[in-house]
Amino acid sequence: MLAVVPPPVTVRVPSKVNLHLDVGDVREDGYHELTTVFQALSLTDEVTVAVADEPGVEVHGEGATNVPANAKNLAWRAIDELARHVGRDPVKANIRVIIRKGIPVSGGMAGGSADAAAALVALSALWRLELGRDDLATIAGAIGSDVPFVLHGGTALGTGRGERLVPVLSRHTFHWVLAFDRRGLSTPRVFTELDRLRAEGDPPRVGAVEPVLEALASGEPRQLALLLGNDLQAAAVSLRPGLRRTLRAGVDAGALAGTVSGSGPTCAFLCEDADAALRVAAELSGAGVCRTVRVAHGPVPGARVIGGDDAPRPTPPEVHA
Ligand SMILES: C[C@@](CO)(OP(=O)(O)O)[C@H](O)COP(=O)(O)OP(=O)(O)OC[C@H]1O[C@@H](n2ccc(N)nc2=O)[C@H](O)[C@@H]1O
Ligand SMILES: Nc1ncnc2c1ncn2[C@@H]1O[C@H](COP(=O)(O)OP(=O)(O)O)[C@@H](O)[C@H]1O
Repeated sequence: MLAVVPPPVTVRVPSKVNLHLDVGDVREDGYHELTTVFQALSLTDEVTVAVADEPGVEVHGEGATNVPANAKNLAWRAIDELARHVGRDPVKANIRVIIRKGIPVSGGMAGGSADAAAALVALSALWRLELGRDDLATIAGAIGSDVPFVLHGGTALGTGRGERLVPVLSRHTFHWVLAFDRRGLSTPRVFTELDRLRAEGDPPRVGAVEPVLEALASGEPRQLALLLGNDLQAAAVSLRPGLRRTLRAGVDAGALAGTVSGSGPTCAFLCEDADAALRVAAELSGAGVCRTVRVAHGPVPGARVIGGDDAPRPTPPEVHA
């Protein structure tokens, strides 16, 4: 008798920017205690999970050559964890993962984490697993600190190593311009650089998180712009001094404020509205300070099934530098 092969499942998953990133002390497990406000952005990856002749991973799109197409891929690690959780073997089940990247690799925008979150949602749908979002969030947290947030989406306060989330009220759609750098930065290296800077001196620290939450509730981009802050920025700039110029160029181009996204090197610029974002993107792309510029908005939902392989795929406007 022929087995019924389920149709492929495609999931769209957002990137993230940290509006506020307070890095505390190093814990015994090597992670730093964080207080962060995440916002999910419309710059996305898409992950298809299918039953195919050959199990494995393939990667296409933005930075694909720098992403492992093997068991080290975070999406495959997620597939493996979830399969183990339900007592199945993804290789024997001929699971193939196809990743289309829009999120820069090693860019501080949680691209690998996004693919892991998307793979969890896609495999759950393919295998019709009756798992709640809480079960998925627990598996997600074991894969990486950012994975639970991109699964969840929206705007959220993250504590612990970033995996403990509380949704945050955000009334407004915020408009962003993202400047991709020519090369990525390694997250552990940036945390280590911050430890070094702190051992030697007193790099700037972000203030309290409450004013950020109030600015989000008010929905006023000018108020939020004054409060964007990231303790990892000094470390990212120390490792990649050219980012100082990029941050200045975004503000000179008319952004309300700019920040390094997470561990960088992507710079995120908050703009007054959608038109302003397009103007800033056009000017920044001609300034010669980055590889590529994108516009995006947030908050957007977390990892969501978008249907089969022929589902329509809106791509974000792109401006090449
Ligand atoms: C910095 C942040 C801010 O949102 O994002 P990115 O810039 O990487 O996107 C995150 O904390 C990154 O989360 P994620 O990329 O999932 O990191 P993980 O895989 O959990 O950890 C990678 C490494 O980063 C360091 N790390 C990560 C999180 C944390 N709270 N403290 C740490 O010191 C550790 O060296 C760890 O081994
Ligand atoms: N699916 C994936 N997408 C991107 N990077 C991945 C993926 N799987 C593994 N990686 C590896 O993870 C590292 C960076 O992850 P990424 O999430 O893009 O960066 P960041 O932590 O700065 O947001 C790189 O070394 C990359 O090779």
